[in-house]
Amino acid sequence: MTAQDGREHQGLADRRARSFSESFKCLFKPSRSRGASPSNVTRLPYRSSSSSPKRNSEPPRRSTISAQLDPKAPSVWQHTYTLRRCSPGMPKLFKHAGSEASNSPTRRRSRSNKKEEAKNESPGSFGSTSNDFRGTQGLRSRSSSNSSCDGSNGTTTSSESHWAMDSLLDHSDNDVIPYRGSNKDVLNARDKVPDDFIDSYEEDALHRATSYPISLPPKQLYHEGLYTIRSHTDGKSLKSLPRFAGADLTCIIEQDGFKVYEDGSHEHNVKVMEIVTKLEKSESLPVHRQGSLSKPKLGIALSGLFKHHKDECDIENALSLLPNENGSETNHKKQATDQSCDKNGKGDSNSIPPTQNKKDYLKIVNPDASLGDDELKLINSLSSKIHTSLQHYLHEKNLKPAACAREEAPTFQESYGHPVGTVGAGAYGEVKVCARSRTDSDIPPFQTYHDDKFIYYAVKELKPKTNNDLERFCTKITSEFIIGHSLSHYHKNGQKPAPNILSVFDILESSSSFIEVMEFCPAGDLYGMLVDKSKSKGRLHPLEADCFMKQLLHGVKFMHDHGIAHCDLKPENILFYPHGLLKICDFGTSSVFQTAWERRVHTQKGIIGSEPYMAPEEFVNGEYYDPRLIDCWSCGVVYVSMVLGHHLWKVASREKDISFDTFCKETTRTKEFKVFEELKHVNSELAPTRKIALYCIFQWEPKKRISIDKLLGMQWMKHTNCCLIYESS
Ligand SMILES: Nc1ncnc2c1ncn2[C@@H]1O[C@H](COP(=O)(O)OP(=O)(O)OP(=O)(O)O)[C@@H](O)[C@H]1O
Repeated sequence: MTAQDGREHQGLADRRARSFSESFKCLFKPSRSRGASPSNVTRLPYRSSSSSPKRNSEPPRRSTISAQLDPKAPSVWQHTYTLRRCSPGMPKLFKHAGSEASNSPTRRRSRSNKKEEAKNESPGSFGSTSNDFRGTQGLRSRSSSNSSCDGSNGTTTSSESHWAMDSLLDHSDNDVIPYRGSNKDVLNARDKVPDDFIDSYEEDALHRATSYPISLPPKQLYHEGLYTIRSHTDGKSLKSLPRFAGADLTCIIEQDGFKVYEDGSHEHNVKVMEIVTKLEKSESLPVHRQGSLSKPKLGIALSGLFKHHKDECDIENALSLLPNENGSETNHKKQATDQSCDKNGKGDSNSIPPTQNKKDYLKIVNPDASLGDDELKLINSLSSKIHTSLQHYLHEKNLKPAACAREEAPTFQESYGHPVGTVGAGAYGEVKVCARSRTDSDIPPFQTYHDDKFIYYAVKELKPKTNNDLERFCTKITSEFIIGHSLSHYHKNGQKPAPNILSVFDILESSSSFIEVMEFCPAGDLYGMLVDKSKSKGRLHPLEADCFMKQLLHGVKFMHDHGIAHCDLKPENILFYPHGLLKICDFGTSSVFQTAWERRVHTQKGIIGSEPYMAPEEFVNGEYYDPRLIDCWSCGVVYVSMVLGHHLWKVASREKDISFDTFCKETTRTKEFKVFEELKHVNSELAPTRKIALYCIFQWEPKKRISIDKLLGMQWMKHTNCCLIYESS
């Protein structure tokens, strides 16, 4: 190669590198220039439907904030905040800093070996109050839909700031009177962590079962022959779930279907959605109403963009936007290509980059990254198709893909069946469950929920909200699909997909919307589970919460190992199978912090996620942070919500939330936080190491916070019995 050749080659590589990084910036980190301003922050209340397992009285779910905060722009949030209601009798776990805390016996550390061991795990003490929380003045308070607001400017009254405990699990019964106490009342409110964790079981047996080091039964005991696997859980990833129906083990704890056996193993029994239980009893699928999935509902204003015409092809005739398995393009692609060909036969300029140019691509330095050459091609191809479709819609020239469908491709209906109910609602549409009858050609293992008769799929319908939203919409669905798809189809280097990541199968286009097809989780989400628990005044058993936490951390670790941070971990995005298999979903706001061509981890800035779960550094204007550490913080908030049944604060900003400020002051002054100190665990050996882990997670200075990897290596997680067996643990 001559010097000039070399320079040209280098120049080409540089240009590609720039275009890759721009492409990724655009796709995964919407910049201001692309219209992502704080005013784009949106919130959709949960829309219940008759077929939905959620009841009308269910408290509103947390919306995701996915805008970059512009430090200079006036920060007016359109995000509405529903005031959390506390019943007068609800626990108030804070007490005033400086009162009894410093003399509390709980402060006196025991000198026992176990505690010493736990102490040794501590990475250091908490940061000082001098910790600079700049820039939160940029965040105005939000208007509230059912709260007291001081007029139209959206600022909240002082009573809002008195909500020390932001109860996740509102008691929505009519007779619950919102707590309107003063600051002092709230801060002085003492509440003992209830002792009712420990039920009526034999203490000795429990101690044996939960003391560590615990020896799990040898792996061969998990053989299907010994443990009964229910018909609907014989999916591939569920094979490893231990079931004890056939084993002669005494159950020593039973709480709401969660059972712990004398050898320390346990069994979850998460409530299955009504839609599924009904369907399981029926012999055939309900009579199908054509077009039921695609029909726009009243109240979804699409500004006339997506008019539903009766004669239009509906979603069940939607066509996949993905290339066929053999690499050839889908029918839809052919159709789009036909349309985009000009008279001279020139093709679509945005088509997949030709493979002969592969040598010009940047060198792969991080083969573990989820985003590599293949994904980049898919991103280019998908975003080009989505853009084209949106332009067609904009000018009301519908593609009518079904009308042009070619014979060889299976229809939506053939692949995924038809809708049988609604399971949730997101920012851009509803999530439905589709079911189809099993046929002889369906050979297990399946990557989604199924029973003897049917195979189920979750189908997310995605429609832009307004004409101005198209760019953001395109980014959201492309990143959501690509990230979910690449994580759930991870076969690089012979690795298997992670059991705790929701599989994303397909993205299709109908005449009126885009449709993402995913694995279906029949037991719903953690949010619903916690709401149900709160209604019976219960909460998750700590051993159950620990198992879920371990699965959550393993799922997040998998994402981090492949260059992706979730950035919106919250109970609504954590789904379950009936036997407790946990799946992380919703990659719409996930961040690619490292691609296959990068060795460096990218930091990011701005607010992303859902308020109570966001880490403090996100609220500091202009500050760049490591997205992996915000995931770790969110996992901590999720865990605390599981074991306490409510949030510790509603927003991790000292200026905005007195509860968070109290936490910071208390931990700075006393190096302890009363809630963590008093948190009980059935296993007295695990309690101290869990406490240390919580302190390590809730370090408000990100550089002192523990990583997910290290958290999994702590005694707490190492000795947590999990119903999935991970190779690394
Ligand atoms: N695969 C699935 N199986 C079962 N339920 C699901 C599935 N996917 C989503 N849901 C339900 O639908 C709800 C909304 O889904 P999701 O969070 O993916 O929507 P979204 O548009 O990304 O929401 P947002 O952006 O507001 O967080 C979830 O909280 C969950 O209850």
